[in-house]
Amino acid sequence: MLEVGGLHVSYGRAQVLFGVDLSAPSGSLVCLMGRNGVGKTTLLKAVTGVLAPRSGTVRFDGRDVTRMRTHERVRRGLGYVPQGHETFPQLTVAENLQVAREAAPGARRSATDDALDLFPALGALMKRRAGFLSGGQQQQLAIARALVTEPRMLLLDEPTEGIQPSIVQQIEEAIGRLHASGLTILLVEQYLDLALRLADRFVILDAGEVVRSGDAEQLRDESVRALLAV
Ligand SMILES: Nc1ncnc2c1ncn2[C@@H]1O[C@H](COP(=O)(O)OP(=O)(O)OP(=O)(O)O)[C@@H](O)[C@H]1O
Repeated sequence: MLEVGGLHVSYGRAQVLFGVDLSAPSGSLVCLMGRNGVGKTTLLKAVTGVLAPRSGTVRFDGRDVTRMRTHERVRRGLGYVPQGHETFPQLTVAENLQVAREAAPGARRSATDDALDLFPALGALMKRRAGFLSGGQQQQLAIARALVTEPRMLLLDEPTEGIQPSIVQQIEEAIGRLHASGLTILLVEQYLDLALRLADRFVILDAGEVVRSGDAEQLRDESVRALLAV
């Protein structure tokens, strides 16, 4: 479903990714891990087209999308939930979902119902402005916004970061349900236990390079854990 090959990405003269390879087969949940500042967010931004790589390729669903614009990738089924649960704070929950739907005109109405089914609390908050939601509720809204576009693959950047534990559990359950329904997911996650429960495979970045990848079970190995220890 997603194949990233030899990706080099820079911010101006500062190179951040050095030849990253990553693949997420259809239906898989791949956890992208690594310490702060190693390039995880940069990799997601290159996959979605927010950043243009200096070299390398991004293939999505059998097609080279490296030069394709972000909105085109969204229309082709790539959903992205950026770090920091970005929503429009002045708009209501319903309006936030409506704006997101406009990014994918072909998406079925039932995709919105399914998203609200996944996060029932949002259904009761439709008229509330997003800026007045708790951090956890905003994260749920950010995920719902991606889901209403009916993606075939979802990129989630640290969806549990800074969120209260009860909502972390709801978000974990939601991701588990999405995975079980067949959605392909690339998840940036720092919590090993959560990664162990959710992921099929993992990829660890360090200083902009892939230093380890494998089946999620290997996250139990000390040598793998050492790569994540601060
Ligand atoms: N807009 C930018 N301009 C210049 N450098 C940047 C920019 N954004 C990120 N960087 C640098 O790129 C490197 C990788 O950052 P990135 O956000 O991709 O890491 P990360 O692994 O996602 O970290 P975190 O877990 O802290 O979000 C860091 O050294 C960061 O300072």
